[in-house]
Amino acid sequence: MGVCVLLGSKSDLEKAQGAFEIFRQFDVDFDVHIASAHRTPEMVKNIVQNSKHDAFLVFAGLSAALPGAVAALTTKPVIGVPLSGRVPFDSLLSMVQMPKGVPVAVVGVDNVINGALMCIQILAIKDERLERKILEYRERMREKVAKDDEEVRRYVQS
Ligand SMILES: Nc1c(C(=O)O)ncn1[C@@H]1O[C@H](COP(=O)(O)O)[C@@H](O)[C@H]1O
Repeated sequence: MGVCVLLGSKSDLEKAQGAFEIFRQFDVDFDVHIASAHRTPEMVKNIVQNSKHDAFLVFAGLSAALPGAVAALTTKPVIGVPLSGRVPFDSLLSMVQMPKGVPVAVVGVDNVINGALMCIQILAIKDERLERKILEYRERMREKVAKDDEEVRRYVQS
């Protein structure tokens, strides 16, 4: 059970924290590894082949080969989170443009929250407790938007 997280570099760690918070909030088991398809391909292979987790969440910036390399080694779902840098969309395009046959599900640039939530939704297919937590999370979002709506209308009318 749970999610195997891979980061292309330790320098990605700070951005990934939001995803870890979501996993903690949902009480989802996760493991974090630093490994690179470019720099340490053997490490990537060992991590993926020894993982007992149900999904992979992979963060990478620049020329982001890592999620594709993970996807090549497993039939489990691989969610890629492209991380931003100086060149716009480099990591997004390198993750999303996978050749047919080896898909990677890619969320928005730096959208670490959606990456974690997508993993949780996959786990929730077979876990009613998680499904309930997702519905509660959405209810809290709905309440916040309703509160914001009321506040803005009151402010505009005053
Ligand atoms: N995209 C990849 C891969 C890979 O895809 O194998 N390995 C490292 N990286 C990315 O390089 C950026 C800079 O890394 P350094 O800060 O270590 O130089 C990071 O965002 C990492 O995800």
